[in-house]
Amino acid sequence: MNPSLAGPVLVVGCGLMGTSTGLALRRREVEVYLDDLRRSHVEVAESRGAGSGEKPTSVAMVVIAVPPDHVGPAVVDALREWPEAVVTDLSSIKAGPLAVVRAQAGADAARYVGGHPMAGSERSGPVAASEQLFDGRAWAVTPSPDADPTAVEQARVLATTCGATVIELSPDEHDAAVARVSHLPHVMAVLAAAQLNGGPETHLALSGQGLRDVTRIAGGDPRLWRQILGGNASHLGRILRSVRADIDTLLTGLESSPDEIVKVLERGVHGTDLIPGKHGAELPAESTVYVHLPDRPGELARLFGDAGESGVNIEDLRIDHDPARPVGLVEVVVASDRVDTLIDALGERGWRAHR
Ligand SMILES: NC(=O)c1ccc[n+]([C@@H]2O[C@H](COP(=O)([O-])OP(=O)(O)OC[C@H]3O[C@@H](n4cnc5c(N)ncnc54)[C@H](O)[C@@H]3O)[C@@H](O)[C@H]2O)c1
Ligand SMILES: O=C(O)C(=O)C[C@]1(C(=O)O)C=C[C@@H](O)C=C1
Repeated sequence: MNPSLAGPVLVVGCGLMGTSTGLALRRREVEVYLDDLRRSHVEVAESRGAGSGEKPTSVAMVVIAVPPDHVGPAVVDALREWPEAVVTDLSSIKAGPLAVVRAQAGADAARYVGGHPMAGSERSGPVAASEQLFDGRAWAVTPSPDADPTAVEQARVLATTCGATVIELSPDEHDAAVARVSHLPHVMAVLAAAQLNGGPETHLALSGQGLRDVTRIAGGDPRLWRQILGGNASHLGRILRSVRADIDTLLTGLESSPDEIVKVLERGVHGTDLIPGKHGAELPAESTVYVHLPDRPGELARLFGDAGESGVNIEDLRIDHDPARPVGLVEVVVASDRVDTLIDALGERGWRAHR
């Protein structure tokens, strides 16, 4: 049983992340108040049910959800304004904001514990927020050595109340980690997308899923990402130099040494195998159910509807569609212990479904 979060919680910054936090907390009936430099963002967040735009009289926790350059000063202000409250933040970088808090907040700094949900979107603002954003995702909690243990516990409970799984690590270790698993991927997506500029229309017309998979995050707000990348310059610089070495190897391979290309490609395959699955409870074993899908409009939606009614959660989906055949084969991946339920439910609704 998840320990309960002591409210009320004040969320400062009602953009994508702050509004999502408010929505996720309201789902668990935690009392939430909202604040933002832009009143219109508070109003949108409030209208979406993320909390109240009124000024609270007392708060147990403040969540700072503003752009990274503003996090340190906003944490310091919150520690001063709410002397009883635990203060946490959602910033993508941790060492920089902590240094500001340590330099300016004195003994109050013990009530600050950094946090970083590893979930987000290329979109910004309260309209893009979702109450499910954090479900099953990792959430880094990054206490400094002199943080108050009660404050650390409350920062952890915020994450679990929002549906995430806590990974606790030091601020500097966090920044090294996200350089590899978040900031580098963002830069690589940007570099790939940037090469589309000026591409002839006939080239762009061939854009497929591979390009979309690789470039989605490149659409993120450049002003926000300038602050994230700039705030993690030394860790990111180190890993970019390693990428530069790989690019040099590839270039040499293309000119004269094809085996070198294979070595880089194989390291990539191995890298993808290292990405863990969903966070949270141990992953249940999964199995595939094969469903025959008539080649008619609306059939896939009908399949989703019928699977949804059976109460079985679809974990993954692949569609094998040969245009020459009137029926496609859909591979529906579900938890192994739900396979029979799904096959029976789909059979009752007229589908051909089997293991
Ligand atoms: N976007 C992501 O995918 C993502 C994921 C994890 C963490 N984060 C972190 O979350 C934080 C917020 O990012 P976001 O994507 O929600 O940005 P956003 O632009 O959607 O929202 C930021 C909000 O903060 C407000 N704001 C700016 N300065 C303020 C201040 N001094 N006081 C009060 N309000 C202020 C803005 O008006 C805006 O509503 C950032 O620190 C970012 O690094 C972002
Ligand atoms: O999924 C996305 O759109 C994200 O960009 C999320 C993502 C990430 O790299 O995983 C981006 C930056 C954040 O600091 C945390 C999460």
